Amino acid sequence: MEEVNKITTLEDLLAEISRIFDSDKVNVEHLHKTLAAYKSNPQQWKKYAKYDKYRYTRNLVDEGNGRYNVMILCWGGGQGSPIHDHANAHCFMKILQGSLQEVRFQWPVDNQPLRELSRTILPLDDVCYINDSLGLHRVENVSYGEPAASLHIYSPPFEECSVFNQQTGISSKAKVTFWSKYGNKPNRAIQDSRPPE
Ligand SMILES: O=C(O)CCSS
Ligand SMILES: [Fe+2]
Repeated sequence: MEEVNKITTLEDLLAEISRIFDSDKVNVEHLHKTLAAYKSNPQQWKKYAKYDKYRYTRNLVDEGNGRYNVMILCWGGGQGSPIHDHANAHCFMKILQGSLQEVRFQWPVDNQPLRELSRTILPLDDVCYINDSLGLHRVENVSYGEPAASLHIYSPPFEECSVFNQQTGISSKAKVTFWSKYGNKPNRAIQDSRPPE
């Protein structure tokens, strides 16, 4: 097992992620430990953190080398994602601020209501990993007053995933977009194509 390098800043983390993705085999355990080794410092990532009063935002931080991308998601109180899959990609999520609830579901069976597999509150600096073989999930900021933020790595990057109706299991395709890129103010084009409900 490869030693985890010391990670002091977001820049260190992004550089280490880039090094890990030099090879096309994703070392899930090593990347998980590397994300856990970074202690969130809002001063280092607040330039990427854009909140919207209506829905969570996805803010691109690093486009990666084609094998992955890194983004910071900002969740106002009560905001959450739809139940979704991860388009056959690896998904790593690290809590940068506040806490997030992750509810995991089984894949649909015969248009029955989705069966809940787990419900976890992920605290500050916690890291969670999912891929489609582990099921679907919904991520939500269940604290009504406190904003939350999370850093996500997708490998490979994707622009579309499936979202699921919890009662019927019926899915539909959803394009995922960025509210902002590299800390710049969102422009109209990005702002209009908002992340899925
Ligand atoms: O990328 C998204 O919008 C889903 C956030 S939970 S992994
Ligand atoms: Fe997800």
